[in-house]
Amino acid sequence: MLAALFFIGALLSFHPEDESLLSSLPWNDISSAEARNVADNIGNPFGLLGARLSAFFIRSFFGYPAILPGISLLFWGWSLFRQKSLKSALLFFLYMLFMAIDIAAMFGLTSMPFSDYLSGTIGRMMAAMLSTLIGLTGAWVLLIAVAAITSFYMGRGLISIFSENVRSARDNLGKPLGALSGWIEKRRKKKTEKARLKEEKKKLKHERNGVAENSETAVPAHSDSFAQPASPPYREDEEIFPAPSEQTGLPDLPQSYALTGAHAGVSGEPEMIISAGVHEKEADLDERRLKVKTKDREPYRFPSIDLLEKVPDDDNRIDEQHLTESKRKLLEKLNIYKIDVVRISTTVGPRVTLFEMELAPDVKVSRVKSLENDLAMALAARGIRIIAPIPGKNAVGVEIPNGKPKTVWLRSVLQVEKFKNSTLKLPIVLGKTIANEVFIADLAAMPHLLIAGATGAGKSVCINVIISSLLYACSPDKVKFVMIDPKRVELFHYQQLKNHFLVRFPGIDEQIITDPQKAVYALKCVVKEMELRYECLEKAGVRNIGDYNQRLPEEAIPYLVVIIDELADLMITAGREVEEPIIRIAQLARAVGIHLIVATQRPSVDVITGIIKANFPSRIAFQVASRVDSRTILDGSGAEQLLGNGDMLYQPSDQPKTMRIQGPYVSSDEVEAITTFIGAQNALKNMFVLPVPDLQKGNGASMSGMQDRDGRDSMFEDAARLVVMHQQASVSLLQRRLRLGFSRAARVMDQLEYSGIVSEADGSKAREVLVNSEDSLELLLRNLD
Ligand SMILES: Nc1ncnc2c1ncn2[C@@H]1O[C@H](COP(=O)(O)OP(=O)(O)OP(=O)(O)O)[C@@H](O)[C@H]1O
Repeated sequence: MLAALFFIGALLSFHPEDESLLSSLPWNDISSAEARNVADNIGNPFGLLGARLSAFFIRSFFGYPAILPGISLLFWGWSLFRQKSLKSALLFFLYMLFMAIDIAAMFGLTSMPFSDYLSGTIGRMMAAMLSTLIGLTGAWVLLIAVAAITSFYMGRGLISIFSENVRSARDNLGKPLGALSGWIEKRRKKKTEKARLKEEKKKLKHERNGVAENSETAVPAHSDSFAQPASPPYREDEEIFPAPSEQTGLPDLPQSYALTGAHAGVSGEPEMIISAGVHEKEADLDERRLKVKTKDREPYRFPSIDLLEKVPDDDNRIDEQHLTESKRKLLEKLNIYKIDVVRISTTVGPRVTLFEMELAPDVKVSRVKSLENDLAMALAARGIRIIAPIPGKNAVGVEIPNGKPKTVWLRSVLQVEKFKNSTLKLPIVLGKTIANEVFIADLAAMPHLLIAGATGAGKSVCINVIISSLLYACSPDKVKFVMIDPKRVELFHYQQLKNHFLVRFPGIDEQIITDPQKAVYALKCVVKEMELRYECLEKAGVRNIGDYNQRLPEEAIPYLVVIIDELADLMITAGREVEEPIIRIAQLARAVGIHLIVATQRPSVDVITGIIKANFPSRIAFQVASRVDSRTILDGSGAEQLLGNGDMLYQPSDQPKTMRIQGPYVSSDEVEAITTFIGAQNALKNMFVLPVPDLQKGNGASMSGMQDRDGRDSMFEDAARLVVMHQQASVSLLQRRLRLGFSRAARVMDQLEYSGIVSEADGSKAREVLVNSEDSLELLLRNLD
């Protein structure tokens, strides 16, 4: 930038008299007495270099228009300084260069007094050539056409780049002013709220007096109180944007507005307050420090947000007619069942609208809940969900699908201040809530996530979004991935992360595991890694990975995110063998920074077993076929009412109720763009290799997952304990309890026989268990080793 400023300054300070002084001085002479003498006498304040540069560019190049590429160099410097993509700077440079040549040639065609300085040698040469070739008029037409076409094609891109830059600069400048006006606005809101409450109190007092006077006359539940909202349908700390009239097609109103009279339907109905939801402040993610040095001193560049597709300008208008219609049908149906509603407020989310209804005091909440199916029929809509009551509110919620669903794009949820400034350890964007608020969770706090839903409901897209969020937020020093993809097609894009983010397994070439037996081995490697990490923390005298990394930053341990995209496939082929390490990791790995994300399309109890569920307190349910499936995932119904395409219920580990969130959409092309970008960078020198698991230990699996070192089956010890515990040695018991196939169970039984734990097979008679206590068995097993 400084060089560009020098260049522009030098050109602007061009003095024609300097040329005669410089002509006698050789180029390389900068230290002789003559050079000093010339430097003292030249008019250009930028010294000998400035004078030479200006003379050269103005005389021999394009004259003063040479300043234009200089200006673009300034922009180039700015982009480098802000670590932004240099693509736009290059485009701008080319544009300015074209324009400089074009303008210089135009000046060359004129015979103004200063046209020599304005066109330079190149400009004049071009002008002479063109006027000879196509005549003066032709030359003008051609040059103007070239300028117009270049400006049209390059200008469009540039305008959007500049407006983005201007916006970000304005945002930066506007922050202090915004904070001040926010404070003033808050105070104003508080004042109006106080006045309103006072007014309401007065009214209530007045009403009570009235009731006391006419004690025989019953007051209908929906009398006067319909007219005024009791409290604004937003929390004080939420920022709500006023829907501008051109967007919503409604008059300019504050954060929320009421629909009554004609719009509300029959007069006397409760008024409806429409809340426009939370407005997330946008932020340019590329303004962060995008380039970092990894621990092994390799430069690493975070993916630019420009790799994600631009968010199309959606029609943001609220479909007021659809809302009014839904409200009318809702009230009609409730009226039939004699359920009086005092007040309704609505929040329009990306896929569904939440109608919050305050019921008359004598209405039982459970009555509304039982009407779910009737309401779905009355509104002729799928995906109606009743939340009775809304946690922390004196209201019942009914979620009704919007007439026109909106896609939430990944780019739109990443380029918000909340994500850019996030201090979470492993921030993952789950989507937008009903109030249009971007929801970001911390995987490190979850600490494991179970994702389940019917096929095609959006699980894989959700996993892609989670991985993308982590790639935008964390460097390869901070997080590593273990990817297990029995379906083989879901995670293959991430192969490109092999030199940066994917761990290596000892003895296995693949870094994305697709074979179930190898998956068991990989999970056992993770268990071993977990044990080693615990030892490490113990030695350092700290309780968790966060403290460890803070105390010993040069030895920082990366977080390990283990992703399994399809658990059912693994459970069917490897059964308990796979369940066991998953449970061990889920139970213990939180403190050492190992987190599991497990997805399944079979939400049945043989896949999501009780013990798996108990160890995955954070769960996401996508659309499922039945209420039973929903209960298997969430311990409650609701997921069967979801709409698919990323519509999810999120059960946080620290809250009793689920949240409805619309997941963002990221296409395979976008994922590929991110992974290719990362994959094209220099590979890290030190790859993260997981340790070899303890194969000879009881449950250890070898790489084939079947046999340990002594040729015994990896389930041998489990089988021994089982038969001794039950004092019953039958192949079917092993099959049932250890989920083994018949031939494998029979082979294990033979091995038990050779080890003297069970007797020989004797025709149809059952084998005898020869070890009668668990203690003796443990002794025997130790001796076998
Ligand atoms: N958040 C979303 N927004 C919009 N459309 C989505 C979203 N998520 C998924 N979809 C649509 O649903 C389709 C299926 O999604 P996805 O592949 O994630 O399903 P799945 O649950 O993983 O299915 P399977 O279990 O068969 O792999 C996507 O191709 C996309 O068209």
